[in-house]
Amino acid sequence: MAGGLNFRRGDGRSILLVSRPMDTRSPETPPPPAAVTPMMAQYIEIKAANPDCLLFYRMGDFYEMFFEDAEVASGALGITLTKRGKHAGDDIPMCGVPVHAADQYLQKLIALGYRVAVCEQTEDPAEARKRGGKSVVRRDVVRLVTPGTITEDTLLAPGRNNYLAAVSRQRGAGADGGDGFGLAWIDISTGEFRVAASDAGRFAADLARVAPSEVLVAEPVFADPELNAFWRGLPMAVTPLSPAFFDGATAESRLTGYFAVRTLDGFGAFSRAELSAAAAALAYVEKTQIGERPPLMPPAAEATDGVMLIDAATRANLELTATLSGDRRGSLLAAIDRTATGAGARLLAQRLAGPATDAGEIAGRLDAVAWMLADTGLRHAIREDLAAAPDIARALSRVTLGRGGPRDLAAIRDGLEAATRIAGRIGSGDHPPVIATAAGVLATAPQGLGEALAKALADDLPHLRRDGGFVRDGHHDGLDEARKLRDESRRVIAGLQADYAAETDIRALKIKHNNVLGYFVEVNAAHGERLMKPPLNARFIHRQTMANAVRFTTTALADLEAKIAGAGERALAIELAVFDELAAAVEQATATLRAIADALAILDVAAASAVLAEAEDYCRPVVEESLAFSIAGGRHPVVEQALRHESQSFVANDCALGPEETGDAGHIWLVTGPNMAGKSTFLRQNALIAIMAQIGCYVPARAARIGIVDRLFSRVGAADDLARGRSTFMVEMVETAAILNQAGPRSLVILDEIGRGTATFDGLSIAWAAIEHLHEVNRSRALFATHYHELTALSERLARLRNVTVRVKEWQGDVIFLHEIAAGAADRSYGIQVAKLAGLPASVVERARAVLAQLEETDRKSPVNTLIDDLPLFSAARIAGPAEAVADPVVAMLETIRPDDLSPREALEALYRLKAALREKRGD
Ligand SMILES: Nc1ncnc2c1ncn2[C@@H]1O[C@H](COP(=O)(O)OP(=O)(O)OP(=O)(O)O)[C@@H](O)[C@H]1O
Repeated sequence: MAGGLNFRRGDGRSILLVSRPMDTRSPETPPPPAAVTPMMAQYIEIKAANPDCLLFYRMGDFYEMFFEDAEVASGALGITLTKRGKHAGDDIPMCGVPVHAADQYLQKLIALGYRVAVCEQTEDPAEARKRGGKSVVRRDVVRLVTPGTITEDTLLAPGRNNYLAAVSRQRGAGADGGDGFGLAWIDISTGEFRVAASDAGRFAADLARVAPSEVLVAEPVFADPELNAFWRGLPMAVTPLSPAFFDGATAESRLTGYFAVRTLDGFGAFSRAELSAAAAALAYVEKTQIGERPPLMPPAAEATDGVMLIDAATRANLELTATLSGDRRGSLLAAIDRTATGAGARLLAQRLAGPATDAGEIAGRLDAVAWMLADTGLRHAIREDLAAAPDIARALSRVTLGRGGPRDLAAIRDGLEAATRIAGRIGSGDHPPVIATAAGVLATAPQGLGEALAKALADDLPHLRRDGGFVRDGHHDGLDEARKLRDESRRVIAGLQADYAAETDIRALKIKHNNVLGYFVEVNAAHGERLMKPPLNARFIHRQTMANAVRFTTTALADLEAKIAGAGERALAIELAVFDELAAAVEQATATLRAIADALAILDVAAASAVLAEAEDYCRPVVEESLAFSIAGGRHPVVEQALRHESQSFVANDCALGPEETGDAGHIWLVTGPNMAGKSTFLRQNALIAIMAQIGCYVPARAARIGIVDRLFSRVGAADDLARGRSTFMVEMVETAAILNQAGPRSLVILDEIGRGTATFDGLSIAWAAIEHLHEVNRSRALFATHYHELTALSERLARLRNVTVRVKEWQGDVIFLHEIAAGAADRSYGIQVAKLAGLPASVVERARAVLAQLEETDRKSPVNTLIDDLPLFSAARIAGPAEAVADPVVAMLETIRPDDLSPREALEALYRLKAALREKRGD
């Protein structure tokens, strides 16, 4: 569309790319032709200033959209496209949404990746009329709504943070001379603001951890050929911005200005890349909120080594927060989330996204869970209080942004009440530090504010301030008086109706009200005639004749009307003043309220983990600085729950990957076993147990001892990435390469069926070499599942490689799965039995059996296993590094050859040249 939006829908997701900086005016927008109406001229001008947004243009009770915006929005929202007037000889397409239902349409547009500029009338239409007949009501964009900057409850998921992230790049500022990256992320609905330094190797994983709804990046970084495909492949809105947003020279002053401090030193030390990202994020918030300043916390620098690094592929494959199909249901988060509040759910999700790597911190969290487990009655009581405590952080944010309603104030009132109750329940005593600290914070709940809110707010509250009626009777004398007058006048009107009915002898006479006429007397058409004639016309003044009714007013009614309107207006004005007073008091207490919200979330997560541990029979893991990894009776948290629904039980299994007593390198378990036996489940459950342990949660096992895992790598499942032009096998190899290049002894590596995406021998060879590399170079704790039974022979050569298999029983030609892991190697895959179970036609199963028998016969004559004896042992020194590869003249020549560009003759010549180079290299 002309506005510079670019929509791409891949894998059912939409991605928004804004191709123009936000604050430049569209150079192509034509000046409004002379024939254009003043309103259209105003529209065109405002639209030109916001070319990359859909413009919601306020007209009375509707937000209207015109031109391409109308076409895009009507398609996206499924609303009727109409037309209004003409522009340059053509009909102007138009569509609109009612203001009262705008949130729901906004939600849909934002979810689809659009940005919306909300343009309001900024003066009363009466004011405009005073300026002359042709004057248009003044309008202005009051807010840009983008995926990363929403605050409305209806647009936000309670248990999920809504982050806006900015990524900055500093050329050559990274370790070993590479580029340095800075990451900043803000949730304006809760006030969180964090920054982290990153580098080229890990910023994709860091971004995946934050999982923002919108990513800001400088245009040149977006356009960089090396990164462009990455940005375009991200499953969230990516907004390229003018480099000015990231300007390093003004970054610091922007931050100090926002937080009204002289220097940032008090917030910590930031790298230039971090500062630039933080300033860009902040500038964008200011830009979109147009003058309103959300109450952000000062930026907190996160130590990048403070969290377990999990790349995007591993996150997706292990289905940590969503399944591969994008659902929360079926994910680890859904299986373990028992929190009672939205803030608790958000904290749990944050911890799951970045499990801790500090054994002390993890032990602290586990102590809190143990404390919650110890006293069931107290835990239940605390959880009941928590359930009654609404989302303080989000309510606070809306109140401060001027978007709060009476229910937001009530949320703070109820949150404070819950905080005081919980602090009282916990009391002082010998509590673990996490509990004691949280209780200490809750005890600081400002009593005065809580009481003021409780005293002022009514029991039933409207959603919007302007609806009034939210201040409790008896709170404000002036208000009570105005309300009394208003209500009394209403009673007088009811009396008046009875009088008029008696006087005219018309029993059906009614006094009604609408916004156009105000109060009026209504009678049916036949009676109307009478009222318009003497003597009654002296009292009843005709106003309107309808099809079936005639409407009148009277002097008494008009007087009462004025009184009621005056009283109503006065009452509302007083209520709004009370609201502002309370909002100011809330704003004053921002820091305390936020600390209370955090403390409630911490307690919620601890209590929820205890509930989970008790219900699911989990154990407290030991998490320590060593390289240990021993799990007794481990289970898969998600599969176990799913099986239970089908009344089946999960078979627990042990896993031990830690080094020998004195060693410093982990073990690799090579898991073989039939299809469907449970290999993948076993691999994943061990990774999930490590993650759960490091978020400070009890784990599905009888016992678990885990040495801190700093990076978790996995290569499981096969998902095409056709959007980025990669085949299944290519994706598999890219992910495997990342693991072999980066994993170390602190890492945990999960590899499932490496090499299965290609021909048998290619796959087997790659898997073989990968295991050797893992064993000799990476030295990580690792699990490797495979159907290549030939690989089990490697255990004879690799000291820390163990063969384990998932046991099955064969019974009358069928296979029975025991799901038990035992030492040893599987002798076969039972693939044909599984295929039979899956319902492959009997003839195909029979034929497969015959082919298999033939293949096995051939293999018996020259088994691949003999290979192990013929191959020299893998040695790390033998891996050709890139430098070595380039130094080889034959390789160098090969690299310059493009087979597709060669004629047959040129190809032959190239071959001769290569042979000659080889001879020369060998010195023949
Ligand atoms: N320990 C277990 N206890 C009970 N059921 C299990 C267990 N492990 C796996 N299962 C069941 O077996 C099914 C298959 O498991 P999984 O996908 O892990 O097998 P696999 O060996 O990786 O299969 P394939 O080689 O075909 O990929 C699971 O969906 C689950 O229902």
